[in-house]
Amino acid sequence: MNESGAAASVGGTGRATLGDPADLAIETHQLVKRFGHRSAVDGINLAVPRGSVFGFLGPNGSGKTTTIRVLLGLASASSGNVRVLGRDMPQALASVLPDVGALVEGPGFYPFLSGTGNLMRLDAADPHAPSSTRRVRVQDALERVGLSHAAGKKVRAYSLGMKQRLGLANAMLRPRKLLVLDEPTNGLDPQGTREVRTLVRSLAAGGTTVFVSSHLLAEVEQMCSHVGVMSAGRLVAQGPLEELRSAGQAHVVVQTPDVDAAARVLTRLGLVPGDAAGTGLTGGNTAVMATGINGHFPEAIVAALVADGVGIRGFTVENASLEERFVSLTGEGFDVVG
Ligand SMILES: Nc1ncnc2c1ncn2[C@@H]1O[C@H](COP(=O)(O)OP(=O)(O)OP(=O)(O)O)[C@@H](O)[C@H]1O
Repeated sequence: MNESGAAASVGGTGRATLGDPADLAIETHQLVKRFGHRSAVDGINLAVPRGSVFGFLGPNGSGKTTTIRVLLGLASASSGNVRVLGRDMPQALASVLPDVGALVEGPGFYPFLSGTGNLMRLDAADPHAPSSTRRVRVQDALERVGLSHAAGKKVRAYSLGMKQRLGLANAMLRPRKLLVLDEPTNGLDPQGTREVRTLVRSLAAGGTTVFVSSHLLAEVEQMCSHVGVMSAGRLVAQGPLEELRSAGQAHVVVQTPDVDAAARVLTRLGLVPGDAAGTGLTGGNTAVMATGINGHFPEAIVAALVADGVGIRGFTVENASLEERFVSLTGEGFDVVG
């Protein structure tokens, strides 16, 4: 995994502080895509390190698919620059695309052909794909996405999830330097979803950079080394997942029968007592939560509480969850299950 080119712009405008551009599989500068007067993508600076699994996270309608379409040359940018695998797009489209596998809108499968038949046909249409290895590569791709058992079945009998997997198999027919996957687990059952996530991780372990969009926070947490967060056409944060996690605001939870006295001490220390509802410790009014602990030693907080005679039954310092962090960045809730 390559983290050296990590453009860690955690929060703020999403403006990337770029490392060596050669370390980036995807790089955009002030990319804008307008539909009429409305900007679906509004000046984003993406920096996707080579070798990363980059989760492109955002609620529905935040501009993920539009960005992906521009990256792949399926739509033109209104303004800004795009580089993919170190080359300028769309000028270098023809030389870049053979190294890029994509799952965007499901490829047009023929319903009356089998899964194998469809992949054989799509591969034959790829001038860079060697025909001598075609059958083996098709079988291998079907096996990797768990479709071997249905290889001979007509695609019209495939479920949505099976078609989605066939689309993934198509993206993997040849070794790729970059895979771009738009919501690859959409329409999959929980088992299929797990398989795709495992597959994505194994692809990255083999050196392929994976750029994967999702509206599911949990999915991104499970699969990705890096994340970019979209909100209303803007990239509001990007960087290594761990960096985003640690950028959240930590808080302290004090379990005590003397919540009012505890809150007074915490306030005196400069902390900001808040609603402990999310801590699950509020039963019988026995806990107080406070943010603003940066720069305070936990032991000093405990000592101050004890000095004031506050009875302490429990004391924890908790980092903000990624979900809290993203909600604070986007002002929106995320679907967290998946
Ligand atoms: N061809 C188009 N013409 C006009 N508006 C469009 C077009 N394509 C997308 N949009 C608008 O651009 C905005 C961003 O859409 P986009 O599909 O990129 O978001 P998304 O994050 O991928 O969401 P979803 O997961 O729902 O596809 C939306 O408001 C959408 O309605």
